[in-house]
Amino acid sequence: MAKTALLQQGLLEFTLNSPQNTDTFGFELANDTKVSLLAPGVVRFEPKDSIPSRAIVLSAGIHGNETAPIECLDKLVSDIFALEVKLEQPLLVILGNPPAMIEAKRELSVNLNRLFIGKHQNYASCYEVERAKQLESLLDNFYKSYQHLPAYHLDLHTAIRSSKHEKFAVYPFTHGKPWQKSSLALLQACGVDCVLFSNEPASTFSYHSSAKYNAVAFTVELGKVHAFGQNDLSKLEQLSTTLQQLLSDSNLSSLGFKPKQAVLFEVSDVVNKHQEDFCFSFGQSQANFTEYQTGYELAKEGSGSVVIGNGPKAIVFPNDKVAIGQRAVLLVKRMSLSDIEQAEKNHRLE
Ligand SMILES: O=C(O)CCC(=O)N[C@@H](CCC(=O)O)C(=O)O
Ligand SMILES: [Zn+2]
Repeated sequence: MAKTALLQQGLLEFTLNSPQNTDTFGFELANDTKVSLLAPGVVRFEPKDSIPSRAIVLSAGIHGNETAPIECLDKLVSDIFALEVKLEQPLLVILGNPPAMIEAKRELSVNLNRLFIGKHQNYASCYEVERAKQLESLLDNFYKSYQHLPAYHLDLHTAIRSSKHEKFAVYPFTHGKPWQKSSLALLQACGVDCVLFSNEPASTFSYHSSAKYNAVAFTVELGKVHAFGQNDLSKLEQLSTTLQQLLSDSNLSSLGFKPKQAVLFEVSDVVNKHQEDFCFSFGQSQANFTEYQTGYELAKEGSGSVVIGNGPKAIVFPNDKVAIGQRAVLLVKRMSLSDIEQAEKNHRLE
């Protein structure tokens, strides 16, 4: 009965019908792939007779209102149910924050994407805190079942503002390990040429997978937030095709990194909000990646201000409404082609 409902409604509708509680159950598809519904919005696929090459996690809606990637994963799951995707790799699909999806909000109580690597322990119990614990545990079970395989995690989002680079990815801080050209190539195949290299640890879902499981993991931004049903999914065709390749092909070496096409930035500053009156000098219409010169007063806070040093630097994810102590904006510096070549010589990129 629950199996029939899941197959007929698809993962998204099934999840939104029962966003906080669900019976867990499992069944097999006609091609013997094992399907397990592990929690609301979380489904694990285990192909039976394949020799897997990687363990893949695909998540969307960690911020509930980021609908385009949620719809994209919902379609992928329905195509797997219909045996239209050749699934050769174990896969965990996560729709992150179903109650916030219903309310068309980014969060109910706290930002779920700041609660990973155990940071939920610092917060009083609420939906997101309990969900972060649950997702950490399900992720841990999944990656531990396949610890002999390389781990992958694409955490799919959309941005609040418009952006000079519509699609871009955040490459989690690597603690000195070189950035991988093969990872940049995978992103380029998804239609994501713009990448920000983080300069410090974070408590995001992609950093969690990268730091704890050495996963090829990214936060991927796929355009601007719209309501359910208002997305032009044709804009995500490259992503969908590449995800299918990731799920089927044992060898991804045909995906080459194209440095001339790449738009790479290093994060230079993570500006946190310390006081309630933190406020930017620019308006809500200012796009991500707008550049400012040295000396520009970016924000005011208390009796002080945030001024651009060593510019030009561009703004990403500016949000003065975040909770105190949280990130209000990233400042990034564009890498030139010769910076990229230098990074290759220094083995920062290999
Ligand atoms: O548009 C915005 O301001 C936020 C979009 C978003 O949710 N971005 C992620 C990025 C996570 C990372 O830095 O890896 C977030 O803020 O959680
Ligand atoms: Zn998000």
